[in-house]
Amino acid sequence: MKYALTLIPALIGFLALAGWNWDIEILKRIDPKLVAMNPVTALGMILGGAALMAHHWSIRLPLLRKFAIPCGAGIGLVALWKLSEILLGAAPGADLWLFTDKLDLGPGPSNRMAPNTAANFLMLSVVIILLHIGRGLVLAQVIAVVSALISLLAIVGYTYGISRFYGVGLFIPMAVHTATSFLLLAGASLYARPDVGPMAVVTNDGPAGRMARTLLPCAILLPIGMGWLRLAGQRAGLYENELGVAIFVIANVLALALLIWWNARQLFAADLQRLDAENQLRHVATHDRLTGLANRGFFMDRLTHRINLEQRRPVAPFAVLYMDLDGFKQVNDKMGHAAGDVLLQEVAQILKKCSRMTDLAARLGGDEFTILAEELARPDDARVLAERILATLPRAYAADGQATPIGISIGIALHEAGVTSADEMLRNADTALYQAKRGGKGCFAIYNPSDSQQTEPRRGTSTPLAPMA
Ligand SMILES: Nc1nc2c(ncn2[C@@H]2O[C@H](COP(=O)(O)OP(=O)(O)OP(=O)(O)O)[C@@H](O)[C@H]2O)c(=O)[nH]1
Repeated sequence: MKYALTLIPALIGFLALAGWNWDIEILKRIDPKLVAMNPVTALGMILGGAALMAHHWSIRLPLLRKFAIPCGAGIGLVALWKLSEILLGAAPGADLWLFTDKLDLGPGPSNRMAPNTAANFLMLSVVIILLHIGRGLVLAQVIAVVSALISLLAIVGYTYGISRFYGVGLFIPMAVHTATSFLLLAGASLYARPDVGPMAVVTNDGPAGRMARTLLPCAILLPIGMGWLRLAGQRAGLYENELGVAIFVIANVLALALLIWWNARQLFAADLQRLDAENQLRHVATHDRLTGLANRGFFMDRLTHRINLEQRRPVAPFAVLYMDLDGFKQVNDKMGHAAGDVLLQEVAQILKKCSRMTDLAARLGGDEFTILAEELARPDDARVLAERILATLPRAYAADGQATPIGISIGIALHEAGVTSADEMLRNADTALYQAKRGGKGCFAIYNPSDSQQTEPRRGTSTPLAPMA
């Protein structure tokens, strides 16, 4: 796109020069009723296009910079000369250098350079120099936008037949293909550094960039097109001025409302996608991939929150159950890691089934699980939960015709007034778990804060030896 934006104006300039050289009127002025492009203007388009093209290629060929800056400066000097002639009455000449004998310099619209053309060249020159020295890039974009607006004004003037838009006073107006070329060069200037300034917003890959790239052309072209249709209809006698204005206004309102709705729909869809992605990310960050239970980080956060809450305002007793499978290594060794994984998943389901919705079951890693049992009606409920787990978990795991004895040991820590951190409470539960393991496995033990060494392991009820699968 940025190459087309530089090549087309250069080509237009080249064709206009060919028109002057071989006296081909259509190349000079497009339409016999319109003004021609001055030959120096045509040369300026070629140089401007070449200088911007050189900027696009200068990363690969830095030498091109040496060529582009004199081009930009040359265009600027010609423009300054022409403007000083217009404003200060300085010696004429800058736009008379090429094909002087062929220029129509009589009264009326001559073939000289228009003031708005000279102003645009001056701006183009500044933009080219700023781009090549790599400074004032935002200013360069602002100047390019001003130049684009002047060119657009001229094109609108031609479209609507308003000469004041493309001409300044009694001076020759800017030719329509000159205005078009400037518009394209302004676009090329803006796309020369799409990574900085306002262009960084327009060209970004996200929804903001997509919105800008869709809405900006619509905002420019829709009213111009509808205004032209309105005028054409009025000139053809289809309706009066008032009705024309009303139709124009309603059509604009409708088009704008539709555009805004369409854009809002896109943003809404993008928002939903983002929310979905955020939820997935949050889930991945807080849950164990194998079992889908909460992971250690999430469990500890929730436990910390619960302890803090309890310290501020005691609500209800709560406990941590720390569990470790018995004989899990055997399952892995005899049946393979994949079978071990399936067992871990089934244990996770059992823990979820045994606990309440308000409890939080987690896998800390390996074959270690925890449950934060909240809102206990009485402290003894933690023991009831442990017994339920012991009773539900089968005492053997079977797969592929093999069975391996398994079990679970549980350490229970009830929250006590002095416990102020999640680490401490988990450590207490771990101490109780150690007691349960030492007491023969397949049982639970409750942490005794006064004398943890004497924490008594207690056997829960157990199911008969039956395979899970
Ligand atoms: N399949 C599987 N195995 C795991 C995973 N993470 C850890 N392990 C294995 O789990 C086993 C845990 O070891 P232990 O807790 O000593 O096994 P155990 O036989 O239950 O020992 P006790 O707790 O003393 O009864 C190790 O063999 C680890 O390699 C996992 O994600 N999947």
